[in-house]
Amino acid sequence: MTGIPKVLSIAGTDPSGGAGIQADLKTFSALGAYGMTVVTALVAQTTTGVRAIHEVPAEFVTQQLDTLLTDVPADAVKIGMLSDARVTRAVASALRIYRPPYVVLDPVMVAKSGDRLLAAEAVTSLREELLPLADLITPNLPEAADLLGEPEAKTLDEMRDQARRLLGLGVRRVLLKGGHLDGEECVDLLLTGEEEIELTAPRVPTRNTHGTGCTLSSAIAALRPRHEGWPDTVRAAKDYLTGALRAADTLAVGHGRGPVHHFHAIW
Ligand SMILES: Nc1ncnc2c1ncn2[C@@H]1O[C@H](COP(=O)(O)OP(=O)(O)O)[C@@H](O)[C@H]1O
Ligand SMILES: Cc1ncc(COP(=O)(O)OP(=O)(O)O)c(N)n1
Repeated sequence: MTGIPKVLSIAGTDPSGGAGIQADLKTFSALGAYGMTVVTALVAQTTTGVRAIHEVPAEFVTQQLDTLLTDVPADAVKIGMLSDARVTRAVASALRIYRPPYVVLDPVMVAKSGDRLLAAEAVTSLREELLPLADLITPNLPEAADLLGEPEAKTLDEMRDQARRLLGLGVRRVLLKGGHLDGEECVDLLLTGEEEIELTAPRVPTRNTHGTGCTLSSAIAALRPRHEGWPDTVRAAKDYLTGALRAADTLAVGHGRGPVHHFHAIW
């Protein structure tokens, strides 16, 4: 495509600015995309965890999507927190109508603080209705385990097996994130159906990892319209995230796990 990509985040909020829609917008801007948002849930959360969730009614999610997409078509869409099954179905229905060129689905279920962001009974709708509409899904290890109904992978070999089984659910491409494993490197696996690619980055020694998953999936959505293919896009997005993690300790936000920093080169 030519011009500046218009990229939509469909997700929940984070008042502390580290995760959710706020992280997505920062990522879009840092990567030169024009950011747009549809809010699925208002979340009272910060670096120490989630206090409360105020769900947006599914009908109003549909209204936001219709209002936006009939005026401004999205060049790419990132989907994050969906909260419940009705919102999941509303988003699936809009994707069928508006057919954006690239759909990146981060199947957000539980925050690092341990708080649920998707109702347990909504996992089936996510799996059956939304997964087949995504061009790429980006689960972390607990999310992959939940989607498959299996225990969490503990090794790279187990990750590879689970990534293959996720493709078997009818997903086009899987990026299985390995940040939850131990080790000096953070290894993610990209399976496209044709290729299996290991993406490796040095583990950044920081406890400020709030919003890593949101940042990676929104970087992929921001970069995909201007990159050649998925492997190149995902590599560039992971490089961006690693840079943002390296800069995280220059911030001092909150008393818990602080956010990554979407720094700009010029101040
Ligand atoms: N300390 C770290 N240093 C470098 N990369 C990391 C670090 N922690 C996580 N990552 C990377 O961040 C991305 C998201 O991480 P992960 O923790 O697996 O998912 P989530 O944030 O959704 O729980 C992955 O690409 C992972 O490899
Ligand atoms: C509104 C909202 N969406 C997603 C998350 C999860 O974010 P993630 O990038 O996986 O990082 P943690 O918050 O788990 O550190 C969230 N917290 N809030």
